[in-house]
Amino acid sequence: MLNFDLGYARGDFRLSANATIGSGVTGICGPSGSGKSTLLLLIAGLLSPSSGTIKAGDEVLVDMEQRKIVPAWERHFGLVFQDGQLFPHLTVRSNLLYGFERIASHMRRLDLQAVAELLEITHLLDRRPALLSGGERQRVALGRALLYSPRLLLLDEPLSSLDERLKQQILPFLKRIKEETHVPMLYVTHARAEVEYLADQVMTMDRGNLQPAP
Ligand SMILES: Nc1ncnc2c1ncn2[C@@H]1O[C@H](COP(=O)(O)OP(=O)(O)OP(=O)(O)O)[C@@H](O)[C@H]1O
Repeated sequence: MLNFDLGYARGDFRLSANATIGSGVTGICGPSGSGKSTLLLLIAGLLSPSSGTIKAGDEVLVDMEQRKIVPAWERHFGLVFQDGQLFPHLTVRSNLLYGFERIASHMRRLDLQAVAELLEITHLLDRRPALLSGGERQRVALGRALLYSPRLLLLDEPLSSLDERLKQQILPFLKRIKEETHVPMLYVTHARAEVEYLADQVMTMDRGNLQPAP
């Protein structure tokens, strides 16, 4: 379980977000510029808040009063952005194994074969990203994040670079990840329909304020 109560300021933009993320999928939707990506970067540890706390269960990841900030690589969260950001010089297999090989074996909860089958990318393992379609690339990015066995998967508009047909193809894979791996997910998007399809809990971001969805 993740619990955060954060304040952040940058120029005229102010963010204030307080929530508890349980198991399953938590969706956050809101218009462009409302602060969704900023919140995800704060949780991931790629931005530092001005004030507040983040706790994962009993573990304190951020406590600004104590000047405590656990760095991103020690938080053990998986991240998938809009355009998968695969390593272009590595094959799909090596991309998938990137995080897997960087965690201790006792922390690994999924293996390459299971994830490749789940996402139907087994036939692509020896290809390089340049020879993949957009939808295949996003499935590999999801697989790479899952093989890191994250305690939380942070997804920032993972479908927004895909056309409508591909979105409809990938959404069931996200549902499959939710149902078969039980990795909790925080899913940020401007597309309400995506969170309604996937999420157990929905919140909205409006001009930097996070609120329960109406
Ligand atoms: N690097 C930056 N420097 C200064 N301001 C920024 C920077 N990145 C974002 N902002 C501003 O911070 C605010 C929140 O942006 P953020 O990207 O978090 O919104 P968002 O809801 O994710 O939008 P989008 O859906 O368009 O990605 C916006 O006002 C934006 O203009």
